Parts: sequence; C-alpha cells; structure tokens
Amino acid sequence: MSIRHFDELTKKALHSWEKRGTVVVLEEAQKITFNAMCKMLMSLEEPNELEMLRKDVAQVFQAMLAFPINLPWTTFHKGLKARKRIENTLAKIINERRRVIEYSNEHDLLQFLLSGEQSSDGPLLPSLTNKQIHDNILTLIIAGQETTANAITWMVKYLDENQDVQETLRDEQLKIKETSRASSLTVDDLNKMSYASKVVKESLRMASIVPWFPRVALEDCELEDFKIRKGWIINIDAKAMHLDPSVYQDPTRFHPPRFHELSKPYSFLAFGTGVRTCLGMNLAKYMMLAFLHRLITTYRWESMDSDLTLEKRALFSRLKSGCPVRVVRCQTSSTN
Ligand code: HEM
Repeated sequence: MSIRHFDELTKKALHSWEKRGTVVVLEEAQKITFNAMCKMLMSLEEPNELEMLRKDVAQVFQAMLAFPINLPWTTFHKGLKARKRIENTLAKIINERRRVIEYSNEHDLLQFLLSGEQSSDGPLLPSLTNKQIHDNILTLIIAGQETTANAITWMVKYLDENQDVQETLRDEQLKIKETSRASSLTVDDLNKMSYASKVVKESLRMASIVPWFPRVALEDCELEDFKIRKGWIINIDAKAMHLDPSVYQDPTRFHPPRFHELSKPYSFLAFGTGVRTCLGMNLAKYMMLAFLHRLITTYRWESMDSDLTLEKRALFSRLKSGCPVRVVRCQTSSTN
C-alpha cells in the first residue's frame, strides 16, 4: 500500500477533528483503515460505495460470533444478507476490471490477481474465479481492518495514560516532521521512527489484539510435563505470555524502552509466529506509525473514557467505549 495514500487519508480525517472537539478513536480508525485497505486491494474510493461496504463488512464481522440461527431477526441472518451484498458489489468491481484489464494500470491486489493469469511468460498464478478473488479480498479486509483499528485505539489510550512517553514521542516526531522534505510521509521517514516503533510494539504487547490463537496437534508430544495427544486443539495464549513477569519485567507498565533490548524468542506474539505469522504485519506497523505521527504532531488529547471495560462479544481485544477523546490542536501544528 502506498504510505502516501494512508497518510493523506489520516490527514484528512484529523483535519475534521478540530471542529468536532470530541471524537471516538475506534470509529475514526475503522474508517481510515477500511478506506486505505479498499484502495490497496481494489482501488475503491467512491465515498458512498465505501460506506455501504464498510457497514456490510461490520455486519459480517458481528455475525461471525453469533449463534448460527438463520431467522430474519437474527444477527447471523443479517450477516448472511450483508455477505451477499458484499459479493454483489465485489463481483461488479471484479467483472469491470476483467473487462478493461489490458488497458488498466492500477497498482492494487485485484490487478495483480487478474493480470497474473495473463502474463506473457506463461501463467504466474492459476486462474482464479470471481469467488476465489472475492474470498481473498474479504479475508484481507477482515483480518486487517479491525485489528489495526483496535491497535491504533489502544495506542492512543496508553499514550494518554503515559504523558512522559507521549512527550518523548512528540519530540522525536516533531524532529522528523521538520526534516522531512515531502508533504506526505515516506518509507524513509517511517524508518527513522525508532522510539515510535517501540511505542507501537509496546501497545501491541499490552493490548494483545489477538489474545490467543488455536492450533491442532499433528502428533502426540510432550511439552514440559504435559502430554498432548494427536488431534487435540491447543490454544496459544499470547496475552498470558505478554503479561508474564518472568518474560517481561513489570509487565503491566507501559514502557516502550523495554524493547531497546532484544526480546526472548517467541515472547512477542502480537502477530503470531512461524509459518502462520501475520501476512499484514509490516503494513499494520506502517499504518500505526503514520497515524501516530500525524496525531502527535497535530493534537494533544485527553481521554473521556468513563467505561474501561472490554467488549465481551468481540473477536479481538477491544474497548467497549471505542475510546472517546477530546482534542486540542498543538500550537505549531498543521495537517497540511
Ligand atoms: C495490528 C494489526 C494486526 C494484528 C494484531 C494481527 C494479528 C495477527 C495474528 C496474531 C495472526 C496469526 C493468527 C494465527 O497464527 O492463527 C494473523 C494472521 C493473519 N493476518 Fe494479521 N494482524 C494485523 C493486521 C493485519 C493486516 C493489515 C492484514 C492484511 C492486510 C492481515 C492479514 C493477516 C492474514 C491474511 C493472516 C493469516 C496468515 C496465515 O494464516 O497464513 N493482518 N494476524
């Protein structure tokens, strides 16, 4: 994904915050990440179409945890209907692109999936049906949007609670802003964000957005004194690992400098590990860094969160309130 595009979306969204005064961070982050991903995947930018699709994806997402009873008033039923509408919208987009594929020079995943079939050196990819392309696109949206939006929200919350970290971060980011030549962030700028990268990592550790993930034992084995039988389902408890005092000293303290030192192997599981490591790991980190840069160089904020509980019916670790904040523009800032 072009960092420039994500940065532009963030700047535009943040620009509107000043007038509103109070915003719910999760809702804002959901919109920005959704729009960025739709652009990256299929160059979709039409605002009404994006908004309709976003609402349908949210409905599908809710239905994933619902009891599977297909009656008109159930969340499950509404999810199935939303999925049908998504299928229709994506089919329209895919068919249209197939029609103009030879002349189109979009740099998105859809173009890659379709033109791979037509390479002059022979097929790079097997021919994919509309359904396979649709499933790939929807999987990436579902895996990438909510996770990243929640990660951004937790990061904003932790920084509000840790003003000393916020000030160190602001110093770093203002320096980068002063020296950056382009009006939009570049990969070079992101690579200079040494302290911010640790803020991102520490937020992911503390929040454990994907708190656990399941595996199936392929053969009988023994782990320490535990005997595990072939076929058992084992949950990897990333959250317990991230908060284990024998792994991380003072684990409930938000302390980014802890990552100056190399972590123990397999101790940081925010993006999983091994062959199933998150496919969007670098993209997610870049989105978080770019958001952080714009937020901290534009605003100071204060959390208005009176409800600190977690959403119970959610796939990912998420604040029920979505983290409402009151923002005040920094005196030297500009989102342009
Ligand atoms: C902060 C944001 C994110 C977090 C915390 C996160 C976390 C994870 C975790 C823990 C896994 C491994 C699950 C397992 O081992 O069973 C995973 C897998 C995956 N993630 Fe992410 N993810 C994030 C962002 C993204 C983004 C932006 C994308 C896509 C653009 C993405 C696409 C995927 C995919 C496709 C997989 C499955 C990989 C496979 O099974 O081979 N993720 N993610």
